[in-house]
Amino acid sequence: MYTAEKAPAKINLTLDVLYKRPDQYHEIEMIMTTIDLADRIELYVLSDGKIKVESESRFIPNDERNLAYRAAKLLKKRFLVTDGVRIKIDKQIPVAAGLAGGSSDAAATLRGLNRLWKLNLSTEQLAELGAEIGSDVSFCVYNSTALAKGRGEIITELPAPPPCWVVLAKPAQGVSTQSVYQSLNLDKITHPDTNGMLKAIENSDYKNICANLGNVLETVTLPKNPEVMQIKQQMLKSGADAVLMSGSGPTVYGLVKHESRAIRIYNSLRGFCEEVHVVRMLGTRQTLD
Ligand SMILES: C[C@@](CO)(OP(=O)(O)O)[C@H](O)COP(=O)(O)OP(=O)(O)OC[C@H]1O[C@@H](n2ccc(N)nc2=O)[C@H](O)[C@@H]1O
Ligand SMILES: Nc1ncnc2c1ncn2[C@@H]1O[C@H](COP(=O)(O)OP(=O)(O)O)[C@@H](O)[C@H]1O
Repeated sequence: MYTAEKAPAKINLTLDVLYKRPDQYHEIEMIMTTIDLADRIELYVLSDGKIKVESESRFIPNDERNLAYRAAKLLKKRFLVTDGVRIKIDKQIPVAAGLAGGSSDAAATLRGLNRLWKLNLSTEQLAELGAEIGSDVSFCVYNSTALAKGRGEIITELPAPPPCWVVLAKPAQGVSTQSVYQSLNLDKITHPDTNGMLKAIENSDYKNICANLGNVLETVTLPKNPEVMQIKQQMLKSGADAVLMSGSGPTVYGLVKHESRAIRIYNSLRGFCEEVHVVRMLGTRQTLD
């Protein structure tokens, strides 16, 4: 028995940090959406009860440290599942990039195993379980557009933003989410206008979505990675309507309405950055084609 799931990357349209909590997490408010850059997860039932992860990527662990493994283990333990699973990950999302690739793999594994192991859990229940794996996993279970609060696990779904193109550029060096949060100086941040972004999304107002992009974690990652700033400037120079770093970084994205402009930006980034993608913004739940 077999099933497959699409695990799309996310970008942050906003990311605000309100305060540091006593549990070492930060209370945040962020609006995220999905883009058409996705891993593919294949799940095969194993009758011996084992969980196995396979991937050709040399950037992710294939053992119990893999977030997809952790998702399978959580379901198996919580619901006393006797079957095991072979999890095959076709990795397309850059790793440690601020695009939630690992979280999306975990979420896709939860959704897929819910079917394969016939657990009958609701999306809300899967999102709750996802929060035990990582702060971004709940959002990734919904796999759409949402406001995330708390440490990221309190999700309110939003309508999809109007269609546009996203140019992604990832500098070579990955970034550790934990160290970015640790280095954040709350006295030095300008809070993004989360309500302004919510209104823009509700009105399907592309211009105001561009005007309200904001991410306080740029204050940590930009000074430490000058390449990120250079890419932002280059994207704006070659015609992006707005640019922002996603999550803890270092991936930068630029928004444009037309594909021809996206390709112009893509071409202008050659020499600046090794890894560049041109993709559509998605923002609604995805199934495999
Ligand atoms: C910054 C964001 C924005 O979407 O994503 P990425 O850039 O990683 O994609 C998220 O908040 C990352 O979520 P995720 O990567 O799931 O975080 P977790 O594994 O739960 O936590 C990693 C570490 O980040 C810090 N952390 C995380 C979330 C939060 N609200 N406050 C924190 O301080 C904690 O130090 C924690 O030990
Ligand atoms: N399936 C997975 N895909 C990507 N990274 C994974 C996975 N499982 C575990 N990881 C680990 O999670 C960390 C964060 O990876 P990722 O989710 O790609 O980045 P980010 O948190 O910046 O969005 C990496 O150090 C990686 O080794």
